Amino acid sequence: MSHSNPPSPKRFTSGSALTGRVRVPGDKSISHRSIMLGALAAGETRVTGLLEGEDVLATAAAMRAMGASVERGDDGVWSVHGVGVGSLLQPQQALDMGNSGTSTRLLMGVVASHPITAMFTGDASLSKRPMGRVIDPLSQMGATFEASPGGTLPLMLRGISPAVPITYRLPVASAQVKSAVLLAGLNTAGVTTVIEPVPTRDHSERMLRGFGAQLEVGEEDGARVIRMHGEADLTPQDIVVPGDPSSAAFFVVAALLVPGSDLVIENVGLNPTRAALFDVLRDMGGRIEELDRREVGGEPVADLRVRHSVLTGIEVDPAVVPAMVDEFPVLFVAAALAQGTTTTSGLDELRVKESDRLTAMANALTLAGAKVEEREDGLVIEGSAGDPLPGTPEDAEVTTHLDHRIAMAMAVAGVASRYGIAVDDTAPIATSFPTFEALLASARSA
Ligand SMILES: O=C(O)C1=C[C@@H](OP(=O)(O)O)[C@@H](O)[C@H](O)C1
Ligand SMILES: C=C(OP(=O)(O)O)C(=O)O
Repeated sequence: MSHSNPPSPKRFTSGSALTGRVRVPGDKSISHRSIMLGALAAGETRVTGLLEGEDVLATAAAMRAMGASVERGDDGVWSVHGVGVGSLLQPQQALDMGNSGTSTRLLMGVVASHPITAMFTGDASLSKRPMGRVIDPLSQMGATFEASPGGTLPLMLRGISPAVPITYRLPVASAQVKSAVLLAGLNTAGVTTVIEPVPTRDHSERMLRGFGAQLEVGEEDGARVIRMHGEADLTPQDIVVPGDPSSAAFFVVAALLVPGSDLVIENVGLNPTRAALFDVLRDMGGRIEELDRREVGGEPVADLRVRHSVLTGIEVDPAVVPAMVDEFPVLFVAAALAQGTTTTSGLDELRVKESDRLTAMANALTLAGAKVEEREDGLVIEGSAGDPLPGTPEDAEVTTHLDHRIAMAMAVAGVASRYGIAVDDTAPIATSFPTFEALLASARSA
């Protein structure tokens, strides 16, 4: 896990354009859910294209600790032998969630309605992140918690069976909270309802249905309403995981920014609840073409052809935030090289990710020579009109705060800079995109 890895500093410098073709690894959100739902289905689920990043491996280890078998075959296909809803075993040791908020919050939902007790631990970044947002609804369902002060990890969760079905209106737009409640609803007799005023990524709904759960999605008074009927029996599935748009984002922005680039990124998931970054970049003038639109594993997918473009700053509509919540760090990099001003708002949630991504990106980009104003809920960036940012001074490096997306965003800024950008630690990149540096090198030498 990244929290035990020694820091791995690296300087990212300018050089060749990005050309040829790259294929990004599997979607992190879908990979987590494949393993969790596979472990809750009685029988064998097979997963092709699973993201083998540290976050997903933390989910796999946790499901093994609760009785499932989760193994990688020689052909790279993962096999999950599930125990069935209601039959998870008591883990004998703490569940080490590493750096992964998704593993932690979704698994708290899974454990909450099983008659087992689990201790959740994580690295220094995860241990600062708010868990009250899942503790609240899961407590209403009957689970009990002993959390660290402020509702953080390490945390002990005592699940309960039978749990109480609830109707829960999400106070914050979070797919993790929505999913935690729905997963708790799997082993809860009756109807568990989540009301979502602002739609968030819908992978849990799609996949729960795919595994045979009875789940209804409707709209009432402008809100999405999801009803989960428990107790559910899940049927094992063959899953193909599409490429992760959140990983593709770094290559899209790098190709837009580096002169001479013409890159195809294959197999990019384009679920509308995830893909807003590409629309925003097109609105800024980015040349991003979809090739061969198709379906992979029930999700829309295309290859993206991206060419170097002159970008213009815009005001980003806060309504798109949930559909690109993880993509703002790299959007800020694009904005720093655009012509004119880019204004973002409604980004309070960015302050409680792996790091405070508003402050981390404001500091990192400023150190690299960009003009950035930090506001309470967003950044305002005055672009350089296509001039490369100077880069970090000789004796300074940007601080990534155990945040993979800050590291990758600033790597992209580095390849589009004049003198290079030094990043203090690239080790966290392995949480979501272990092949990032190798793929970047391959695109620059194609
Ligand atoms: O459900 C998921 O898989 C995720 C939901 C988002 O978090 P929030 O639910 O906290 O917004 C996102 O930032 C995270 O990377 C993955
Ligand atoms: C926020 C992220 O992940 P998580 O919440 O799972 O740590 C992310 O991958 O950017």
